[in-house]
Amino acid sequence: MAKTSLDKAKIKFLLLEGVHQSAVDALHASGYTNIDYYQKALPDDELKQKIADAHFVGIRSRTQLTDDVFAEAKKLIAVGCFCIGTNQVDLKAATEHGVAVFNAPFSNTRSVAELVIAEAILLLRGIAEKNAAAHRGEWMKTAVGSYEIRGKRLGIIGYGSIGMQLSVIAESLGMEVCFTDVVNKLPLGNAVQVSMGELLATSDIVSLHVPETASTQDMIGKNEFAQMKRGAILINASRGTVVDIDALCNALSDAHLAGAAIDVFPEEPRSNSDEFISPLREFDNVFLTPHIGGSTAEAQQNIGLEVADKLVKYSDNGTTTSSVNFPEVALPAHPGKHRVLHIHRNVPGILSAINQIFSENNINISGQYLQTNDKIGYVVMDIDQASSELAQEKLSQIPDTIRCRLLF
Ligand SMILES: NC(=O)C1=CN([C@@H]2O[C@H](COP(=O)(O)OP(=O)(O)OC[C@H]3O[C@@H](n4cnc5c(N)ncnc54)[C@H](O)[C@@H]3O)[C@@H](O)[C@H]2O)C=CC1
Ligand SMILES: O=C(O)CCC(=O)C(=O)O
Repeated sequence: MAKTSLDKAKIKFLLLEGVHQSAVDALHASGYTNIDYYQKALPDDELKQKIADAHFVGIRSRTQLTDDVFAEAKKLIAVGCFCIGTNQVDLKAATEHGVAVFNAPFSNTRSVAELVIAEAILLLRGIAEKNAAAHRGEWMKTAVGSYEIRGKRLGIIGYGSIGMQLSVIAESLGMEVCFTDVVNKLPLGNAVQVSMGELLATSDIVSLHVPETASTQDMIGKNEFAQMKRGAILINASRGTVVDIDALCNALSDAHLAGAAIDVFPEEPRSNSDEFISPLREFDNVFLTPHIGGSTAEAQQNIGLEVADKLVKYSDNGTTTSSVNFPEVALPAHPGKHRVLHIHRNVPGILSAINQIFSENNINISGQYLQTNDKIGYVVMDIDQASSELAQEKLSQIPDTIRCRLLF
């Protein structure tokens, strides 16, 4: 089993938001037993207190890791987002604190796409309203406003992993697919890339699959609803900030939209015991789901394994493959050697300062790996045990060093 400079039993993992048991099992199997596990997101003050002595933290979409939180997390080495989105993490602050961030970019893609298809079929049949009415004792047997999905046009905004998966399933059901994206994408099957205006004006169902960024904030508002076909449907399983909820309420009140399915909200309850508050609660023709697009047994189990594996690899040997904020380095094992990991601001002269220290102190390097991004540099060196602590001490003193870690 790979060794770290700190006894593995002392390396603390703080796992929040009920990440899947598969993650806990994978950490145990790799020798990490110091796991503080919570089913929910913690309030800010408790989060700051618990994260203060954590080396790794595992979260899902609810926990906000802000600059303030990173400032308290003095020992934090890496964050595992057990989900796709990383908008809940201040990535700039994480990088400045030398904290690597990992996620699971594909493990819940299929689950989201399946939910969207199910909602599209049910909304085209008016099932949300009919179901709500039946629960109140009303009988809404009618074919008015009920349609098959076959032959309908689906407009996908954001043709990434989820959008593309959705595109394939939709076509297999006989839908016509168009999409829009900021990047030119290879259309799968018979899908066509169109402008946002064309997509809104021609689609029977519009489904959002963009990340939360400045460019997607309120991207669907009053003007966009006005461009949508009367009787169209909106599905949002991306992020709550992408849709202007007041404008959506107006479009539903005016019956401009026939229905909607919303999985994500600008404000989401922190735990299952908190009340869900939204003006959308009054609409029977809107499916409201508690951010469960990716919440299936299959997805959660795979995410647990995938992210735990990335954290273990980073802890055990420094590998940063598929980190969202660190330069990516896939490192071999380092039997018989100690490994120094140096994270620094990406300014000129650091590598020569490192090499000068090795040369002045007569330290032989048996392996050296370097990767940079626009913010930071990551240099990894395998050296003899006899000189490793001296090397760590000297390297830590180089100006613009963010963090210097030693692995046995
Ligand atoms: N409801 C849920 O439980 C889940 C929600 N999500 C959300 O879905 C989002 C999308 O996931 P993936 O498809 O895996 O991401 P992705 O990164 O593979 O795809 C996103 C696509 O959106 C495009 N895009 C970005 N900004 C855009 C803009 N302004 N206009 C048009 N296109 C734009 C990108 O170019 C990319 O093709 C995630 O960022 C996450 O927020 C993801 C998983 C589960
Ligand atoms: O499962 C979760 O908590 C969040 C899912 C999600 O939104 C994501 O993967 O980006």
